[in-house]
Amino acid sequence: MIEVRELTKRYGRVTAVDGLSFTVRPGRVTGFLGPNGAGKSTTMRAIMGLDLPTSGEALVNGRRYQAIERPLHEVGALLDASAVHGGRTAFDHLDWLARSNGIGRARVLEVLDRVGLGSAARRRVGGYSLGMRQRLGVAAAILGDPAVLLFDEPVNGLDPEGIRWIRELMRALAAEGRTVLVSSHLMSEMALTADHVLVVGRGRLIAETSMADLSAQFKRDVLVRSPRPTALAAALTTAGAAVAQMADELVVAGLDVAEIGDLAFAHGVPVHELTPRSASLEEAFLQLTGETVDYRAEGANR
Ligand SMILES: Nc1ncnc2c1ncn2[C@@H]1O[C@H](COP(=O)(O)OP(=O)(O)OP(=O)(O)O)[C@@H](O)[C@H]1O
Repeated sequence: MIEVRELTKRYGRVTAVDGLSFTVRPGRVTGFLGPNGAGKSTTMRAIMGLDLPTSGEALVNGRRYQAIERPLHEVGALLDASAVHGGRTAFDHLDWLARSNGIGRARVLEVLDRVGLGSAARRRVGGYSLGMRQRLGVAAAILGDPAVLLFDEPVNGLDPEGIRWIRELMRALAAEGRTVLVSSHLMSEMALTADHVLVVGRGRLIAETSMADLSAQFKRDVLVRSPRPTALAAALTTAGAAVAQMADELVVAGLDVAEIGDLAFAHGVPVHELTPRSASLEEAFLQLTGETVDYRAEGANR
């Protein structure tokens, strides 16, 4: 479990994280969603003890990172995949990490296989593609078999195969009962990976919700097709809906699919299509974070 309490981090005059509080629970993938500069990486670095909070705290299993005796066994993170020394082989890199943490060679080979680097393990990391480096970063994160895992924008720079692999891995790690926190600036990515999302903007928590609720919250209208659109439009309007008609197509707001279907049935009007439409997830995200995007051009959208 991860607990972030009233976390604030300032860099000089920039407040990267501003009184942020949330809890990340085990057994599901929690998305950490926000536009660039929202403070996601800073928060993750604070959880990993790489950044000292200005105030507040970030705890892993109830303790600050610095107070954890065997950190590799409690929490793993993929923060910056390019941080590996290029002259080393993947095996040497992990073996060195393992030995300094009392982990055996068998485990090194096991994680290399799990991330699909078994056959490339003896090659120098300098010659690795970005995707292979990401895999090596994941191998290092899971080396100590930790119950808590953090991934900072893990799909960045990956090809479609790599993206699918990392999504499935995160879901598998959560299904094993681990706590998985993954950051992204893309709602569409979160929709495919996360069960639960924390939405942040300018260092603050904007929303915390299940992915399903977030999608439901942004239901927009219902598309209705009928061979008697005018009769149906009249009935819907009388029932309080806002209706726009184009030929045999009605766009209905204010009533849900069941209410529209029942009303059509009650009026003996045939219905050929009833489709609920949501605001796209990206639209929902923009709506949630629009106020908090730092880099918006002066005067735009006002
Ligand atoms: N070491 C640092 N020194 C100064 N400012 C920093 C530092 N690290 C982050 N910041 C600033 O803090 C804010 C939050 O950055 P952070 O990297 O945490 O955001 P993010 O949500 O992870 O975004 P991104 O996806 O772009 O990395 C930004 O304004 C950033 O410029």
